[in-house]
Amino acid sequence: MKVTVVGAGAVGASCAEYIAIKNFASEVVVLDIKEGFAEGKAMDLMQTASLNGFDTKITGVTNDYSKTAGSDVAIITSGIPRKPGMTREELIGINAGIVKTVSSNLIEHSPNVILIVVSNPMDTMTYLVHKTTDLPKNRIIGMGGALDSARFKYRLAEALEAPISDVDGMVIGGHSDTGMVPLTAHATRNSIKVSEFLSEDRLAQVSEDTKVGGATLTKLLGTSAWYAPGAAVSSMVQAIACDQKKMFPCSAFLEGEYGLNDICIGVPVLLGKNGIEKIVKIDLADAEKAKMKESAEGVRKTNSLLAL
Ligand SMILES: NC(=O)c1ccc[n+]([C@@H]2O[C@H](COP(=O)([O-])OP(=O)(O)OC[C@H]3O[C@@H](n4cnc5c(N)ncnc54)[C@H](O)[C@@H]3O)[C@@H](O)[C@H]2O)c1
Ligand SMILES: O=C(O)C[C@H](O)C(=O)O
Repeated sequence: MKVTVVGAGAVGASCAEYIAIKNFASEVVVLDIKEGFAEGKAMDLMQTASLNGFDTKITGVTNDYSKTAGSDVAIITSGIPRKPGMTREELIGINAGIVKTVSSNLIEHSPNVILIVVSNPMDTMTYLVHKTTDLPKNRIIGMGGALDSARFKYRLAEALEAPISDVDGMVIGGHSDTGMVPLTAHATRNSIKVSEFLSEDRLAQVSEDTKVGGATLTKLLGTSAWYAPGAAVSSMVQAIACDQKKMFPCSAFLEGEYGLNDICIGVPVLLGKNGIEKIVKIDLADAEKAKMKESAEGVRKTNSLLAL
């Protein structure tokens, strides 16, 4: 399995590191536009190989897409991150141009590639790739829900004073401060609904903390997060590489599922060797359906800013 990571910044390097450490890919190519930057990150990471015990070969290149040829999976992390006080949507002006060029270059050299879009505003960037390339919809996947669900589980475990491994839960909807839909009614601790242990108010707080998870870290760090985003991407790539048919909420192109059309937004999917193998339909409560509808309206508003 050959994986390309475009963008050798904070998130790109974290993706490359976790993919290598998990040891399922033979090769990871990191590409950046900044001269020598990807080469430096790749060399630094390769010098952890004997310490961390992996055999994945990581190489870095400056904007040379011929080195990415034949990639099975490519991850797009190129673009600017937000600063404290900004929304992800404000990044569209710069990132749309970058994502459009990068996806076209990747596909030119790897026509069978499965693309994972990370750059923000992620749902709109995923939609942009759908609208500007010929890739089938199962091979364009937006990463947001896997990360948001990990943050949801972190906040649930904190509220329950439980180990995170006791907790399960999922976040669907748009990857934005207001658009995420944490499925609190479905969340469990050891198969028991968390509502048995937590008050409505505490659950509402968990939900709010989850939705502003990225903004909270951006305020603390001065830029957006990278460890959990890299870990989330690496789990998705592993599911594809190992044909796991594992369920993740991902931004997928919808044609009627969840009552939505012509939009990319977070829904549960099964990831395997073909990318999105299936969009999983779950019964939502009326309140969750209403939140999903509102979330889709927010994503559509951002999509309308694209010059398509
Ligand atoms: N979807 C998510 O859950 C999620 C999570 C974290 C970050 N993000 C997003 O990922 C993006 C990257 O974040 P970061 O913290 O790694 O930023 P960063 O600034 O650390 O890295 C971005 C890298 O992209 C490179 N780049 C810019 N234009 C390029 C081009 N045309 N070709 C190749 N490389 C190019 C830059 O040189 C830089 O090294 C941001 O848009 C951020 O908002 C999304
Ligand atoms: O918060 C951001 O801007 C980056 C990313 O989308 C995240 O959720 O960490």
